[in-house]
Amino acid sequence: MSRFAETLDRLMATIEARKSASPDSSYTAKLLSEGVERAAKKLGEEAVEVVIAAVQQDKDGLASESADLIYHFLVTLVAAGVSLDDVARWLESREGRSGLEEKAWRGQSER
Ligand SMILES: N=c1c2ncn([C@@H]3O[C@H](COP(=O)(O)OP(=O)(O)OP(=O)(O)O)[C@@H](O)[C@H]3O)c2ncn1[C@@H]1O[C@H](COP(=O)(O)O)[C@@H](O)[C@H]1O
Repeated sequence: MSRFAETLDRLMATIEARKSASPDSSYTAKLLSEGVERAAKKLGEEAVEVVIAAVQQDKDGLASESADLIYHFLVTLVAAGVSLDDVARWLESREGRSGLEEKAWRGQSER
């Protein structure tokens, strides 16, 4: 497994474990206790910060904001009850299909 995948798995396990932790002892537990809307709002804010870093061609900023984005993405998944396996199934279903085929497939299924 890649370093990135291992880190992601470890972080997801930590976030899952915070579901039963006290909001007074953990930022993650506090976020989770506030529900999916709050987690999703934070995710949106972090996404904007990633966009700004990318547009400014700030490589260090982009890497650091990406880490924040991924953390808040995982918190949002946990708050919503969606697993990384659920996401992986969608990614796997697209493997071997080109981006243009995927776009056409989405166009058809949305009609
Ligand atoms: N990877 C992260 C991580 N990335 C970012 N953040 C937090 O996300 C917040 C970023 O949001 P902002 O910049 O808006 O900061 P803020 O103004 O303090 O946030 P708000 O008050 O608006 O919620 C900061 O408080 C960061 O500390 C993270 N908090 C936790 N983790 C991981 O989660 C683990 C569990 O952390 P606990 O929250 O302590 O349980 C940690 O060991 C880390 O591995």
